[in-house]
Amino acid sequence: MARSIGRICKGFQRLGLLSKQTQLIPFTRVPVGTVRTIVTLPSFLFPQPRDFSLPNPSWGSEMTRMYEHYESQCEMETEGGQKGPWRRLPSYNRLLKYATVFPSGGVYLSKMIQSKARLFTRNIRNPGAAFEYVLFVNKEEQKCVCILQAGHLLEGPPGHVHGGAIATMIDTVTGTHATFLSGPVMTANLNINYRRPIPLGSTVLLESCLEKKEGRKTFITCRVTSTDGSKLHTETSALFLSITASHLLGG
Ligand SMILES: CCCCCCCC(=O)SCCNC(=O)CCNC(=O)[C@H](O)C(C)(C)COP(=O)(O)OP(=O)(O)OC[C@H]1O[C@@H](n2cnc3c(N)ncnc32)[C@H](O)[C@@H]1OP(=O)(O)O
Repeated sequence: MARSIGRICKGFQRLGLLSKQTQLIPFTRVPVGTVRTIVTLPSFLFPQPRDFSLPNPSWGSEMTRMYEHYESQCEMETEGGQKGPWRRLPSYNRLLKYATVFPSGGVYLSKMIQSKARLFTRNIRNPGAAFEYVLFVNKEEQKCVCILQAGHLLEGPPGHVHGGAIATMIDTVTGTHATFLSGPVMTANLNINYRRPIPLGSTVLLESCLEKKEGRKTFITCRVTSTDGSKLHTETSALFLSITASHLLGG
């Protein structure tokens, strides 16, 4: 149990969404007076996987230009010589290496599914064919920007991006942002207004902003626009609820 929870928390850490210093406490019920186990796993057990948010040859000129713009923001320093507020978030194709098996209920994944599981937005091998994206967060402004290049496998209406693919990216960006702000969360509600179609192959910006936090609830808004901001494609309000590891384990 402790190993499984450790893996889940480590998964969030690998995404860069929880600080490496975070000490991970299993959410098991313990008798009053006993000391909770603090799980810290040695990093050599987790070799660094491929970071999909780095440039590849399928990136077009606009995607590359925007990436270089935000990368340069990440390198900026404050007047006091401190690192500025922007960070690029790495992106891997798996959150967890293994899920817990509870034959009597809860999360059950067969060995076959465990070995094949991949993050939805990172599971198409052909670079440029589907979701090419990179996320940057600004911790001062509590906002997150995603540069997305939508590939030919995402077609919905002829020549344009499928609404479900747009929703997928909005969920990914706002969900990652909410996790960055609040720790582990799940999407409770996504309310999307599609204003203008997104041409297939184009590069767009998704800008996610914290609206408010109330207890376990994190409210986020997200706008999808052209890279110069002149065209509004989509507007979203989203609600995320903080969860404990036991929620994922069916507890
Ligand atoms: C790196 C990649 C990042 C990708 C991020 C992707 C994120 C995802 O897609 S997650 C997958 C999709 N989401 C899901 O499958 C979630 C399924 N739903 C659930 O598990 C649960 O309903 C969950 C966790 C959202 C809420 O359950 P639970 O923790 O029991 O909350 P619950 O006690 O019912 O409600 C708590 C509060 O939230 C409110 N609430 C719950 N659901 C909603 C909702 N859909 N709309 C509005 N309010 C809601 C309740 O009214 C309650 O409010 P209050 O405290 O004011 O009375």
